[in-house]
Amino acid sequence: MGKVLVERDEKGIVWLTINRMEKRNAIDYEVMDIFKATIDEVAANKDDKVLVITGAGNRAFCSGGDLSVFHNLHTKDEAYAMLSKMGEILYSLMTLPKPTVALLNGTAIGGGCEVATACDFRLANENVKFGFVQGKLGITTGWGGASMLFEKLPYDKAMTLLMTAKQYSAREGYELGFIHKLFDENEIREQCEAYLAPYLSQSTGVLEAYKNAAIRKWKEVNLRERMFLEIEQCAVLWESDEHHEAVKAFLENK
Ligand SMILES: CC[C@H](C(=O)O)C(=O)SCCNC(=O)CCNC(=O)[C@H](O)C(C)(C)COP(=O)(O)OP(=O)(O)OC[C@H]1O[C@@H](n2cnc3c(N)ncnc32)[C@H](O)[C@@H]1OP(=O)(O)O
Repeated sequence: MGKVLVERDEKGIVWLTINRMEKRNAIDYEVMDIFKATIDEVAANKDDKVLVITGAGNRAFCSGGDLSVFHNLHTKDEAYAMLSKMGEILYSLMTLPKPTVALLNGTAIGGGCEVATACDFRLANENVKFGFVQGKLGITTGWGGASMLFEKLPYDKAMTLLMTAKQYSAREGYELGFIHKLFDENEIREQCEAYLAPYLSQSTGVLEAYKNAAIRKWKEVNLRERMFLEIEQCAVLWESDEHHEAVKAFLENK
């Protein structure tokens, strides 16, 4: 099966599943391309009401960028080319005029947390962990995640998650307001469908109108411009010895 599975059900839910368990559902260029194609399809398809993004298996939602591929990026310009590609995709996810859900089936790390942040709602298996760990790699969020997080959480809560670069439990995430609902670990898709029922009972037009009200605000506060300044900053740090040594250490300790 492919690196990403896309399924549609009769309720109007589009399920996008990152299907790379062997790499804890890490995102490479092929995964990025399928993300973009799916987001564009959902935007255009009137029968698609809600997009749910999740991961295969129960170990990881998404472990962020595929370090086995991206460790070959050395210069600021090389890094910026990759980072901005995913930054565009996450901006399109953030501003998709339909409800979006990150269903945290497992651990969300680094860019995986940025994908989750781009979604309207974050629902989690109560046993998962998540962490904006980029700081431990000597970089900052490289896909626009910090700028998006400042739109979703109060300043102090967002800064705690970003600056500590720690992994947090789903319960801590719920208390911080990053996670909206905790599910027991069994049948999380069914629990997700039940959570979405009141949203799915509205027309696509109603759902789009409310999402567009938020999108208009994000455009007024120059969210896209801020995301790309953030991405540029990450690309500068990407060149640092601290970053390259941290990634090398991860890959060599396998
Ligand atoms: C690209 C930039 C982007 C951004 O912010 O802009 C980022 O995402 S930067 C952050 C990149 N991600 C990470 O640093 C996370 C690295 N992975 C981990 O910390 C752990 O793997 C974790 C916590 C996700 C899961 O831990 P667990 O013990 O369950 O698994 P293992 O560590 O043993 O990993 C199993 C297997 O998967 C490979 N793996 C895991 N994550 C990645 C990854 N991000 N890229 C590539 N490969 C990954 C790991 O190497 C193991 O492979 P194996 O061949 O079995 O040794």
